Amino acid sequence: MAAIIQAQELRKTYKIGKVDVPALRGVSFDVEEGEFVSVVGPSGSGKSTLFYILGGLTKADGGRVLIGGTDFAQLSDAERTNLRKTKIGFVFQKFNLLPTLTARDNINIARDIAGRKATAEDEALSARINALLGIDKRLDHRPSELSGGEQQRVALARALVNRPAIVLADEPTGNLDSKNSDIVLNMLRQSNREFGQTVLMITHNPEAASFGDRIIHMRDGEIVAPEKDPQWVPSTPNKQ
Ligand SMILES: Nc1ncnc2c1ncn2[C@@H]1O[C@H](COP(=O)(O)OP(=O)(O)OP(=O)(O)O)[C@@H](O)[C@H]1O
Repeated sequence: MAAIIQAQELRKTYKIGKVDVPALRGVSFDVEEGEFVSVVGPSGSGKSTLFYILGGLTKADGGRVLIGGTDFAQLSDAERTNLRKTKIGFVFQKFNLLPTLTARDNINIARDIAGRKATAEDEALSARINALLGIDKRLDHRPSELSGGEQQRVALARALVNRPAIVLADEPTGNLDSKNSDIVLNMLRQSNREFGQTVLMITHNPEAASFGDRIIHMRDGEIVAPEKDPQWVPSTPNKQ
């Protein structure tokens, strides 16, 4: 198997006035094609910074990100944007749906932005994902008419609509109750197991993390052994 995500010596320091706030202090790991990897760690350990850098949404101060062997730094802004739109599906903790669009349009806009026309196969897959997520009856509603859990399920349908090779999720269950968390996590697992998508999920929650094949622990901007993660409570692996 080939590495589809390669993080090499990633470094990032935020500057607040004259104060340096180091967020990543040299983070390296590979994610193989078809893996489901969870990233856990205490608040402030650098997880979200890592997520934004891996997704090409923020630039690192040092190190490299390779997606499918392509170094982000070697791409123009337009090429990087195109790679992001076509290869990566994003799920954020706060859903990030457009308030004026219906659920259906929020999902389909990801396809429009990627410049794709829906094939019959796309439509069938989209309908299946919407049914699995239980949003098929809610597609004509705007986000304000949906519960938080429904909004996140729409956001996940949007992330999957282009059949991206990679799904990046930042605390996708952080604002959800356990029922909605289960739906979202099971869909991520299904997208990994059945659709072959590589999933990298950031989470605080050990139970959610156990949906991954492998767990990366972060602390103070570095990858550490699990026992160095003060909040880590191993739970029973949650695999099928
Ligand atoms: N835009 C920013 N400006 C300044 N400092 C930042 C910024 N974003 C993050 N930081 C700091 O960088 C460090 C890592 O933050 P980051 O959000 O990546 O951690 P995290 O593990 O995702 O935390 P949480 O679980 O609370 O979201 C923290 O010390 C944080 O305060």
